[in-house]
Amino acid sequence: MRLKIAVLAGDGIGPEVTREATNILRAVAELGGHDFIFTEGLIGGIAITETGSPLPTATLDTALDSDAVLMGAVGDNKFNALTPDKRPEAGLLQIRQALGGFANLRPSVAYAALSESSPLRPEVTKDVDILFVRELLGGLYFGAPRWWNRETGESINTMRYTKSEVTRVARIAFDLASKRRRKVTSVDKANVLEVSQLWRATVTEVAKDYPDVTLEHQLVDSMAMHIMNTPRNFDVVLTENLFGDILSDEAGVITGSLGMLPSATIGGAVNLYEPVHGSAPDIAGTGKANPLGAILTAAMILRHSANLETDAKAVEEAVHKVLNEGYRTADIARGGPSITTQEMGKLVHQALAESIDQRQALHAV
Ligand SMILES: NC(=O)c1ccc[n+]([C@@H]2O[C@H](COP(=O)([O-])OP(=O)(O)OC[C@H]3O[C@@H](n4cnc5c(N)ncnc54)[C@H](O)[C@@H]3O)[C@@H](O)[C@H]2O)c1
Ligand SMILES: CC(C)[C@H](C(=O)O)[C@@H](O)C(=O)O
Ligand SMILES: [Mg+2]
Repeated sequence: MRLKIAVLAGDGIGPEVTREATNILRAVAELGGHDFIFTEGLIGGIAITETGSPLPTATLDTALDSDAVLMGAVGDNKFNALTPDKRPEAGLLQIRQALGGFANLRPSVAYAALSESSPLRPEVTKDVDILFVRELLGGLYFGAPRWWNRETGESINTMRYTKSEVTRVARIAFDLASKRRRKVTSVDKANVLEVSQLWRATVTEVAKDYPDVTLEHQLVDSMAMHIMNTPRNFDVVLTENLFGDILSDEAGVITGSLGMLPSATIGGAVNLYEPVHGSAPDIAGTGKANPLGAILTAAMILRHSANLETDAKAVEEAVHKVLNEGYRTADIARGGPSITTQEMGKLVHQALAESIDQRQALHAV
């Protein structure tokens, strides 16, 4: 298997966690005899500092020429005074648009070993397995007009969706739900927003093609509460760009930390993979970053871009094993003993190598 992977580590803890994720991918390639080719590119604040642009042309070319793009995180407080179109985050939005993936898959899985890391009660988080399908190319992030007039003290952003944009992401959500527990919860604000009324009507229409999948609609405000109270009630959660951004971070509480959440964006020319968390300037450079979200993101590359499902599962099981053995980075340690980003990466690497060795030994018999 040959796979060209563009690695855009970005800012803050981005490079720290991405290093551990690429180590895992290198191990899978080496142990399985695959040819993974990594090409690094600049994005975000570091790219502004070095080239003046948050998404240099060279990075975009590398990304478009790859089979998968692995992103770390962008964002640096020193650019906070810039307008959104010039900030590090603009690089991320530009690359999302250029790669064309519109369905951002954000799994939120409760790990039994981490039941004490979540502030929620263990009986609430037990067995939770939610897959957020966040629309990634529409809504307030990309709608025009958008501006801030400092003289008049007025500003505007536009939430806009077309029926076809909603249909294509809804189909992905229903296809995924068909292979899971056959339930889609579509989240909107149809009691206030016309855009949400279009969303709800379109999702209801798409649902007719999936008679085996149950569809329910939830308003986003009460959904924010339900996710905390009864997270086990949800299977696939389908929602628009901004609501999905907010709800998926909230779901980090179920898992125990934002640092545990991976994501994959599919449906475009090249799939984009990024942990859900940001550049975490408050802990950058301290060795406290949890690399598991990035490592689980690497597993999603194996699943969605390399068709190596067995290896994807092996990475996920290696993460389970290390957590079951009691190892914790600071964010999930609840004040107890913790290990560094690199130590956590090494332990997952070891557990993975052992399981791949065992599998190969079994095949050899
Ligand atoms: N995909 C991305 O590149 C992305 C995503 C979200 C935020 N951002 C950017 O990141 C910057 C900081 O934003 P923020 O502070 O709101 O969100 P953040 O996700 O960076 O951090 C939120 C909190 O979670 C903690 N945290 C995040 N990831 C962690 C990890 N892997 N291990 C341990 N703890 C972790 C941080 O220390 C912080 O306390 C901003 O510039 C924002 O725009 C980028
Ligand atoms: C940094 C920002 C543009 C981004 C988003 O809002 O999509 C981030 O919060 C995320 O969740 O990936
Ligand atoms: Mg976010």
